[in-house]
Amino acid sequence: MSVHIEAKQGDIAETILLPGDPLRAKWIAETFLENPYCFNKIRNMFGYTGNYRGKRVSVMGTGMGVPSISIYAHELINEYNVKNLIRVGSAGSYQKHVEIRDVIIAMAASSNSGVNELRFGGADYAPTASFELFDKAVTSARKQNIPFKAGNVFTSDEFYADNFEAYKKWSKFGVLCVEMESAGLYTVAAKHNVNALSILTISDSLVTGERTTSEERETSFKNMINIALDLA
Ligand SMILES: O=P(O)(O)O[C@H]1O[C@H](CO)[C@@H](O)[C@H]1O
Ligand SMILES: O=c1cc[nH]c(=O)[nH]1
Repeated sequence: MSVHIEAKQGDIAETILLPGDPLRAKWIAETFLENPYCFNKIRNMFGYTGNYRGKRVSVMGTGMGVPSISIYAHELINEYNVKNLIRVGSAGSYQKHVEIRDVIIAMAASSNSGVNELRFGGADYAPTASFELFDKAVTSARKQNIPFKAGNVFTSDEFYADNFEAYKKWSKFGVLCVEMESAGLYTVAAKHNVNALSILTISDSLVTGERTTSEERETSFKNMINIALDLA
């Protein structure tokens, strides 16, 4: 048991999928895993372990934002020996060619995170995906004929930005979309020498204003899950 996770030693697999939404974790466990066992209910941050095609895999919510995912990633790595942390999140498009329901594999995560500014004393750190997981995800997506885009994403501390137009600067520099956790996850994983990757689905577009519903974000982004589970 750690401060925020009540699982026993051995309850959590080496590979874990990490949606922000704990109800997406429940849906993933109930939809994709055989014999899912719930190992965490603290704060309703549901976590499950089950089998996928004969391999043991876990899934757990992280909450929203860098501080929240950093707490869970720290405890999963240090208290439960997790080695592969795969975020499966929703994201807002920054580009015209990045459309609703597109799958994005995040090579790197730019950020305005106050956490990394504090950690590195104002200097820049480039949070990057594990090449091993990235390579496997690309291979898996191609094998399953799932179209994807790969590149730089933006991890924001804001969901409701004071300056909406500010996204256009990141868009101009090729950043594909915005979400709120990947830079934190990549940094904590690097600190502890384990693997991390974010696979995202576009839930809305800052360019066109289109958006999916909360229910669609919870229970319909299957392509990214099929890629993520193939990495177990
Ligand atoms: O759908 P999840 O995985 O929560 O990811 C995105 O959705 C939340 C905001 O609605 C933030 O956590 C953001 O990163
Ligand atoms: O952080 C996020 C996630 C989804 N969509 C957004 O616009 N922002």
